[in-house]
Amino acid sequence: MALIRQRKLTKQQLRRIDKQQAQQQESIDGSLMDGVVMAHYGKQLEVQVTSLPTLIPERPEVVEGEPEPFWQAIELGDIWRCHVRTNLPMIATGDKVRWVADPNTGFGRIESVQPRTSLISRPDRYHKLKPVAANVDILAIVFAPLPAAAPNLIDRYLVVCHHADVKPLLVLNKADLLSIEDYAFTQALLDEYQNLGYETVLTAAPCPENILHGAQSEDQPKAQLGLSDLQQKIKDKLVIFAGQSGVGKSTLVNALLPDSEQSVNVISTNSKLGQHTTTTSRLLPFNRDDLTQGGIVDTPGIREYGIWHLTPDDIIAGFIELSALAADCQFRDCKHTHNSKGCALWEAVAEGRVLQRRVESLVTLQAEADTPTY
Ligand SMILES: Nc1nc2c(ncn2[C@@H]2O[C@H](COP(=O)(O)OP(=O)(O)OP(=O)(O)O)[C@@H](O)[C@H]2O)c(=O)[nH]1
Ligand SMILES: [Zn+2]
Repeated sequence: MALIRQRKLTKQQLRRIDKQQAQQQESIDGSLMDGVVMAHYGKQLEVQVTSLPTLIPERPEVVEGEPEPFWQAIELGDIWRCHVRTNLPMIATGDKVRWVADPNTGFGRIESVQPRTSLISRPDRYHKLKPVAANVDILAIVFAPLPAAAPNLIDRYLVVCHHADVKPLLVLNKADLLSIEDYAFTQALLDEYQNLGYETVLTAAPCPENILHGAQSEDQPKAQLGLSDLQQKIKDKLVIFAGQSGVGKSTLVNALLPDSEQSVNVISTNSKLGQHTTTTSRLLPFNRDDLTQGGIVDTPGIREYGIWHLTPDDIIAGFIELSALAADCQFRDCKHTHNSKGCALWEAVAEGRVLQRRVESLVTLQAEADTPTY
């Protein structure tokens, strides 16, 4: 067996090591800068520079006759491909990070993640919960007369918002297709949600199918019905659009984004690395030069949102008018179905204090959470 000889370091050696470590730390601290995660490619991320480091690296002199070495200057607003330091928690699009950039390689490294105001997660195909978007302010729940609005789906997204700490905004799109009867029904539905304290907006997006679009010019403002209301409500906010396929999410997103952001699949500004890659999510800013003006997080995966990773208790917490009432149910494990004995929720329905539809919706979603479909 080999003998391991332990050698005691002299005081001087220890001092030297301490000094070296302090210098290394100082050099990392000086290189650190702020950034926002704009896109996620699994192992690599795209980060936009939002502050410059205190120590700006200088471009090396080019030796005459030698080829010019690669050098990527650090400029505000540029987007860099980054790796993540080991042992950091999972990072999502929208995360605010502290990071260092290496101009010699054109790659950055994320060193830490700033505290989040909200986090939207979804299960991946192995049923592990993955963060997809951080610091989102608003989840726009889009629905339409066609495909018909399913209130149960709205309730499902409201639960998701509650748990992600994101404010929901109910957007009824394709308002141009509403007949007079439909309009009354839809307005009543929106009123119900407004009475619960949720914000709502009615929109018609500019597109060829919009029956108001292409009408006489004086009708033109009608063709973009509600779009400015929507714009006002999401001003300076980071927003995610969710809802059934075909309700007009992409059409709305395209109408809301400036021309420069229209093309999804944007290529990294660091064009040497630019290539089309599928992202899990991407932040499309309203103003590329000022991320505080908000933007839209394009997240394909959020659209059909399962909530089976939540427990029945988590789900009732997302039904804000029902959660406190449930404490008065006769049995602690009350399932709140129509025939549950002593159910305080159904008493409240009978007295007209809460909506039957919402209680039924709760029961459906709790049953779904009890029996995950995978
Ligand atoms: N009449 C009318 N049609 C609309 C409106 N908004 C979108 N559409 C049309 O509805 C269809 C679906 O719109 P999309 O924007 O692709 O819907 P989506 O929600 O993004 O659908 P997925 O990408 O499948 O999730 C398209 O043909 C749009 O042109 C609207 O306000 N009124
Ligand atoms: Zn009950």
